Amino acid sequence: MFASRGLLRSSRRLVGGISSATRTYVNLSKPSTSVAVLELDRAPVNSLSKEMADAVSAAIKEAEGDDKVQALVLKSSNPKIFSAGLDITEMNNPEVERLEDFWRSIQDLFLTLYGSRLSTVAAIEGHSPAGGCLLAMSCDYRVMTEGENFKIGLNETKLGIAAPYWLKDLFVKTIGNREAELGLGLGKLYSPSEALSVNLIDEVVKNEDVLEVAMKEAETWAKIPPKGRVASKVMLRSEMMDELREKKELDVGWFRDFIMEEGTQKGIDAYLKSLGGKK
Ligand SMILES: CCCC/C=C\CC(=O)SCCNC(=O)CCNC(=O)[C@H](O)C(C)(C)COP(=O)(O)OP(=O)(O)OC[C@H]1O[C@@H](n2cnc3c(N)ncnc32)[C@H](O)[C@@H]1OP(=O)(O)O
Repeated sequence: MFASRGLLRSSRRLVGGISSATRTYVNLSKPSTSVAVLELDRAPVNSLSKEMADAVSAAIKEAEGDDKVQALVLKSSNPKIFSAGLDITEMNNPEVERLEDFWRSIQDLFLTLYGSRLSTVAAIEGHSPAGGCLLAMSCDYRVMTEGENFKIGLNETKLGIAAPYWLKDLFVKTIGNREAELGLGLGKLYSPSEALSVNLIDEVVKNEDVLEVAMKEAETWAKIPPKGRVASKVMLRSEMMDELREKKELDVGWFRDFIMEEGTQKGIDAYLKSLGGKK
């Protein structure tokens, strides 16, 4: 068994170039010469605020800056929650300027992770709804912990919102058009075994094995000569990325208008209250 926490602590170093407040959201370490580990660490649920999204992007870029590193494992500090998706409070009664900047940070995070020269392996520990699923789908390989109560998928419609076109495209690429129609329309959250059966993830493993399996997979990818590997990734992914780069500000406008609508705000408000009200 890979001694995850001890190892991460012993080899932990801070991400440079970003504010000290931001540093606390991620831990970047390098347990082997060619593989870096990026741990999401924003309690309680690793939701993606603007600062969290910026921290994850910065950490990916920092890992890419080390020429020896060829692969990256994306994991969580919380064994039950990989990421609860976007920070809903960013979309609840927001300032317009902050909302737009928040969305740019989410776009940049997607472009950085999906377009990374590194082979990326998601060690999906527990729940991974919506933006959490986006992070996982942006990786090259996905390992999820077992436990039928854990869920992954795009549940946006249940909050009264819609996934942006590029997230829809990523979903279709990953699981195919028909399953995406069902998944998006119903806001379906899949258990690990269901997710495996529709190819949303690649492997289901025991909780205690997830990092070891992800590291092994990352080492396998890291051994592939990078020239051909990266060229293949670019061929498969550049069309989608180029389209988003071109339409970035249009997409920001779509997001802003959608979120600022009164009906959307009512839905988000009610959803947030229902989360807090569970306790
Ligand atoms: C318009 C285009 C956008 C498209 C792209 C993406 C959209 C999104 O990502 S929207 C976010 C969707 N996410 C969810 O629906 C997940 C919501 N959360 C949960 O289902 C549960 O929290 C979860 C199963 C992840 C964990 O359950 P618990 O362990 O039982 O924790 P709690 O539910 O008690 O939550 C603890 C605490 O965190 C707050 N919380 C949870 N999720 C979020 C979130 N995404 N953003 C902000 N805050 C979140 C929750 O309200 C609790 O807060 P307190 O009550 O103040 O403790």
